[in-house]
Amino acid sequence: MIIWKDILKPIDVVVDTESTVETVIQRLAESRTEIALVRKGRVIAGYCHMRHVMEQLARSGRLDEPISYKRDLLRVPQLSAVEFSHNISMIIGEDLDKKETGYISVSEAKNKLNELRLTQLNQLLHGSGVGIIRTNIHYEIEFINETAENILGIPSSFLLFRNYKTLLTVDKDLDRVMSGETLVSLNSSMNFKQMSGNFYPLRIDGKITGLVHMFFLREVFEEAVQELDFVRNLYSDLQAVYASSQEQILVIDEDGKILRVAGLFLSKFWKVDKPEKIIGKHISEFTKKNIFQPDVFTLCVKQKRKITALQESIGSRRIWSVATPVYHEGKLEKVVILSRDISHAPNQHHTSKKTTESSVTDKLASVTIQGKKLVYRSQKIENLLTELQRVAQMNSTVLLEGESGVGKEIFAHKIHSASTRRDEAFIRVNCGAIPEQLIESELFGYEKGAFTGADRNGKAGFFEIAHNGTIFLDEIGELPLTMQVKLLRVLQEREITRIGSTRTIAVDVRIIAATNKNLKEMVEDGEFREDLYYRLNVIPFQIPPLRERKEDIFPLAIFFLEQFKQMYEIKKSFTPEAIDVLESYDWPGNVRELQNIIERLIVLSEGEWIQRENVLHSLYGDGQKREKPPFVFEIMPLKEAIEKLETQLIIRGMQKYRTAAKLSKVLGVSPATISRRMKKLKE
Ligand SMILES: Nc1ncnc2c1ncn2[C@@H]1O[C@H](COP(=O)(O)OP(=O)(O)OP(=O)(O)O)[C@@H](O)[C@H]1O
Repeated sequence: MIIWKDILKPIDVVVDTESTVETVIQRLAESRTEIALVRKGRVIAGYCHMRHVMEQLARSGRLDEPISYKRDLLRVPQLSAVEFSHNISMIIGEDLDKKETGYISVSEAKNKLNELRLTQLNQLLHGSGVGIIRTNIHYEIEFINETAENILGIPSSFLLFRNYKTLLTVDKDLDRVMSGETLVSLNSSMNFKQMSGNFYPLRIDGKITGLVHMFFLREVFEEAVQELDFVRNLYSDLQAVYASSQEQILVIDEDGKILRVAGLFLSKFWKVDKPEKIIGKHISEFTKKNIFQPDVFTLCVKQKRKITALQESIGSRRIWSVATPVYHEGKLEKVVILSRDISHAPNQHHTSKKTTESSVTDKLASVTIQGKKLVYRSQKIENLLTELQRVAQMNSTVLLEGESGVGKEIFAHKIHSASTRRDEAFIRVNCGAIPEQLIESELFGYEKGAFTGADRNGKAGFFEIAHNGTIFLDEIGELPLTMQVKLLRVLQEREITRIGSTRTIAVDVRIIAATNKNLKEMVEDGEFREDLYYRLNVIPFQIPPLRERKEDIFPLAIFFLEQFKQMYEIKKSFTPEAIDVLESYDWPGNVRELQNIIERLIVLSEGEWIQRENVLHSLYGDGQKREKPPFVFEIMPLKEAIEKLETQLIIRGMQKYRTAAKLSKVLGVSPATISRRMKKLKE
């Protein structure tokens, strides 16, 4: 707010009502001002302008007559806000004791007011990169802000009172502004600087008194526009991603108010048809009605960390959700919850295509009758699948290496179903499970009467059955050396000879071999033929162990849980803490071990919830088993091994002693060390 005191001028020339024209002219000339205030008795009752005095003199021709003065003045408290009244041309300010403190003509006051407003605007816009220049009606620059000086690269001392119109190049006529038009987004240039901005006419009492030019440096402005475009594009990309998302993305503020819903709206859970109907509501409204249990929002806020949980709803619907807290400058700002409905379809990312059934039902080798589901969430597996997909198109031999239980068979199956052979047979041969004396006949078949006990009609071997399809030689490292030579021949010649026959049969098969052994080392130790090794190792793939892709543990656990629930017709869910333990375990037996543990948990745990303690018990056994040697399954750096051992000790210790204080005494460390480790474990 601008008050009178900000703009009043000090009173200098005061004359009285008896003063002559001559005296007044003299006084004004001495003090180089234009206005004299006229005192009547003790108060200022009027004023006269030099112009009026001269007019009086011209009219009467007398210097000795008393001056005539104007009386349209208003006395105002100097601390009151500037306001103008109709028919008043002069303002006299007074203090609280009614003493006159200053004066100003209304037209001057209006000018000053504009100036002050412009200065305030300038302060407001300071740092925004907006240049401001004001001119009077003659285009003379009367005000220039610092930004304008910087943009133009010219100091205000040079610019002030210069004619702006002659300095500036503008593609439109600036006179239009002086006749009341506002010109927006106009390009102009000065001192080789390109600007873009608006010109506004400045009005006082409806009369145009000058113009204001507010402008940006064009390159900065264009950059900002580009940035805006970028953000706009990003926004539409995000919308597209959300629209194709299979997950519901819920944004909740720190108090629990639902701010946004994107992606797939799980309307069956919310029991409303549109996301608009839940926006603005409090999440507890829904959790109280058992729509989502457990309440992952509250868990996430309380524990100040990411929470992964299987949530249930009335009517046995379930979703799995990941709630992530979002912090801004150390303060919780919101929680983002990603949820996927798993009520009917378990979490499966890829489903194998149809695989031809085969009539072979041999105990020694198995034929994959149905495509298995490959469940994953990790980038590692995503990348692997992309590679496999590419390789699947070729006919080259593939060697799958990886620890036992990582899912090599499923990956072999993936290759088959992504290849052009997908509608032909996929034959899995477990090389380690076939007795040595039977391997040859199983692989290559035999003619009738080839040996005692042989089928009277003879039998086709797996290679023949796999003709046009894929043969998966699992546990290839178990193949006896004698058989390795024969296999090598098939790989080279692409033909087989049945036992008891001299006729060769051409076979067109894609070979996928798998091993959990280090074949290279076996070659060095003379246990595996080098030539066969190179024949098989055409395109090798390493399937990472589960501990190197921990993100897969949760979806796999849910997948198996759903499978076993159906199988045993039992209703059960994991608590978030139970999932935490599963995710922090190292899984030496990989996915197979996880599958077995889940089955055990389903069958053995009591109640509807599988608790953290149930999982700890299944994974680490009870107290008596503490004497078991530590789990070290591979050679690793000593520091890492010690950390693992510490982790195990703490998990088992907590299971037994329950509190960090008690456990710290037994382990001979401070409780702080235990809680630090526990925190790390949870991470
Ligand atoms: N990503 C996965 N998704 C779903 N099930 C999986 C996955 N990985 C493995 N499995 C399951 O885990 C079990 C073990 O997998 P598989 O037999 O393929 O392992 P492997 O690497 O061939 O083991 P081995 O070397 O001992 O033969 C199987 O029941 C398989 O279906």
